[in-house]
Amino acid sequence: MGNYFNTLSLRDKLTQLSKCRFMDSSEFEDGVNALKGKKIVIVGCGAQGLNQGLNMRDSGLDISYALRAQAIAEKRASFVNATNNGFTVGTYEELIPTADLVLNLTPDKQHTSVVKAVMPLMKKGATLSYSHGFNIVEEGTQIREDLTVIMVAPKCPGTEVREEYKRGFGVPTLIAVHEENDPEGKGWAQAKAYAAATGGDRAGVLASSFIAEVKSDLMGEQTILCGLLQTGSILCFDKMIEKGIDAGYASKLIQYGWETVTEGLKYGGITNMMDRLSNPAKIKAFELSEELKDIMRPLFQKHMDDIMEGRFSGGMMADWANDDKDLLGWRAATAETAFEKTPAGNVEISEQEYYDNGVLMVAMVRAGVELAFEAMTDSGIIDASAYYESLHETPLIANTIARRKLYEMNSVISDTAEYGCYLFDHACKPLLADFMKKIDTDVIGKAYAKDNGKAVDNAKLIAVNKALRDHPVEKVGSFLRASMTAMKPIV
Ligand SMILES: NC(=O)C1=CN([C@@H]2O[C@H](COP(=O)(O)OP(=O)(O)OC[C@H]3O[C@@H](n4cnc5c(N)ncnc54)[C@H](OP(=O)(O)O)[C@@H]3O)[C@@H](O)[C@H]2O)C=CC1
Ligand SMILES: CC(=O)[C@](C)(O)C(=O)O
Ligand SMILES: [Mg+2]
Ligand SMILES: [Mg+2]
Repeated sequence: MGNYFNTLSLRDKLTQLSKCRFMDSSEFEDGVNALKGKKIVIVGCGAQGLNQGLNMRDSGLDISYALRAQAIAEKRASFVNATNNGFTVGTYEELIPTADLVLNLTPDKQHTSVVKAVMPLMKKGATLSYSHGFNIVEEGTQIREDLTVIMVAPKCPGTEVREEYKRGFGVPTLIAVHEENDPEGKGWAQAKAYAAATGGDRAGVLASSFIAEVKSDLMGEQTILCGLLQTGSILCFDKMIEKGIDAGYASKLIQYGWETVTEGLKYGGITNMMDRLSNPAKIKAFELSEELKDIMRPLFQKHMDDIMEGRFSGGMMADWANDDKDLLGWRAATAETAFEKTPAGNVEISEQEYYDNGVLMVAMVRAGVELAFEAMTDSGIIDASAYYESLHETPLIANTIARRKLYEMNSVISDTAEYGCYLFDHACKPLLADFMKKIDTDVIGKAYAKDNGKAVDNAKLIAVNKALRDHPVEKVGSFLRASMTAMKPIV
């Protein structure tokens, strides 16, 4: 086995990267019927496993969990998750042989060993499903030819897959059928039913490919979604402390600020988020984000290139072989940051104040979303996929930071995402050192001066508004958000 993507011709690489068809809601009129009455066994009851299972059971499907023997014997978290929620739990030998659909929702680093253990137990003609393409694309795992292989990948942390479903909404989802494993031609019908069962069809589903999903997912999670929110949290907090802002206030502004300002993003794109600022502050945020884009563009492009060419996967798999030494060390170091160790203060901050006193955070979000979108689309990923993987998912990740800071984000996202987040953070913080030297509390921690004695330059404001509205992420975003009729407010 080896990196499957790297074995393809450039023509085939581009073909696979560009697989991205926005599916009409009418394609989901059959709902979950293709899986009704089928035995669905989930391997792994963690962030995705538990939350997808809860949604699928609520959608009327037969769900049970096959856990490794020691998870049951030791009553590990996965066993507790499954049994506390009333699911049937068994070993691979007990549950896999009768399964019609097996969902592999274990950590990517375990996929090869899990598939090796589970595949021989799967009955002829069953289906194996993933929620990320890593094992097939980056490791080149070969699946028994009588088995169907599909992917249903929520563009969202596991916890929010459940929260959005409970609100009557869902999360954007990429589905795919592995072209080498669809012997009965049932893959797409099953993938659609699975996506409907998780609520994905209420937010938007793209008919994609394993390759398009994995290359975009790795990019989004390392950069704008987790990496930049981590870097921004730490740099903005440290700057406010350096400048004498109350620590409790600074902590709260960051912890809940991302969620608040990106809620505006979720509803109306970057345009709406920026429109929530005063005109002088909007111009300032635009100028800061233009500078941030120039500084960070090479780093975003490097991450995209490393992902496309397999260098990222190679580096991460080397850490897997080294018992996650880097991942565990970086996780411990993050826990020691001042932001993580300072509780949010018992102070009132209004929804508008998060915008007014967080101009730099708004600038970072705009810069990160646009850079990630640009790097993905410049590398062959289609705009709708890049939108889900950058703009739409940012507020969903921000929701996790609002709960329990970076600890929660890095706990809920996959280990793959967490590894990439730290990789980005370690490179981005020094890159922004000179930029941060010029930063003062007028753009982070205090309200930006509404009118510093000068009138707003109308020509500049018009140019700023045009630049924001003309960005391609806004154009594809307005189309995709038009179908999100069930979207509910979170803040
Ligand atoms: N986290 C997320 O939000 C997202 C994840 N994904 C993808 O979903 C998949 C699952 O990720 P995620 O939910 O984060 O995983 P988690 O780390 O949250 O959960 C892992 C689960 O797998 C079990 N497990 C761990 N090691 C093994 C093993 N060797 N054999 C069998 N079971 C094992 C764990 O059980 P135990 O209690 O025994 O440790 C636990 O139940 C990945 O492919 C990921 O890329 C996709 C989108 C988002
Ligand atoms: C939550 C999600 O979509 C990530 C960041 O890609 C992941 O956790 O792998
Ligand atoms: Mg993802
Ligand atoms: Mg991921």
